[in-house]
Amino acid sequence: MAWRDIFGSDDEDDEDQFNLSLTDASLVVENGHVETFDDVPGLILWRQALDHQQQMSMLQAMVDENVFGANNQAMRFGSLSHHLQWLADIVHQKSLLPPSINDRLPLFDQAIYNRYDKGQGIKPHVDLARFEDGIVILSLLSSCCMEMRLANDEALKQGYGYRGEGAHAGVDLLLHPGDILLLTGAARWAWTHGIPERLADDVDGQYTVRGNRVSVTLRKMVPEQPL
Ligand SMILES: O=C(O)CCC(=O)C(=O)O
Ligand SMILES: [Fe+2]
Repeated sequence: MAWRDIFGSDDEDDEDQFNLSLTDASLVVENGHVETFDDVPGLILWRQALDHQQQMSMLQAMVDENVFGANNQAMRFGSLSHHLQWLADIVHQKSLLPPSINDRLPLFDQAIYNRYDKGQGIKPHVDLARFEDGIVILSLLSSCCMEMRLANDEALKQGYGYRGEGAHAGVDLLLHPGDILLLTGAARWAWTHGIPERLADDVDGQYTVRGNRVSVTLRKMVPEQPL
């Protein structure tokens, strides 16, 4: 089955056939460009980390594994399957995470796939403390707005970030397919991330209509403490 049958596509020009090998992780290091944010310490956005073909290969791997079935979310624990390990490898080789995170073994041992129909979102949240620092989110298929907001006043008091007034009380990111978002430090612990439910986004004057979106999140579980 082709990825388009599962995820749908507005783009009639997309080919069904892609080079499905996610090889040469080291070459991906050259892809895209990296943004950081003065207002949100620890927030890193690797734009266009995956080119179109690599994005399609990821999606095809998910189709081949029938990751979603009838659901819109799927979780994996333990060792990562090939395409997830490839994603972990490119993140590792790009070395955007602090060395204490980037060099841990394994770098990630948990994955969550999310599928959003047009207009759907996810409520603002801080990921559970059972996951360590260093969270990676790959966007596929559609753009969307990710809203970063300071979690609470306590976090503000502790100097976890700047909170401006009114509309500037946070940062809105327009995530595009192929972008990889990395949450570390304050961005992971003291800022919420969420996707508003709406059919189109207007971020910094850029108006973008949403399609169906898929994301892949990689995390590392906090090891269980012996009783
Ligand atoms: O889909 C996304 O971009 C974010 C997913 C997320 O934040 C989560 O599953 O905790
Ligand atoms: Fe999350």
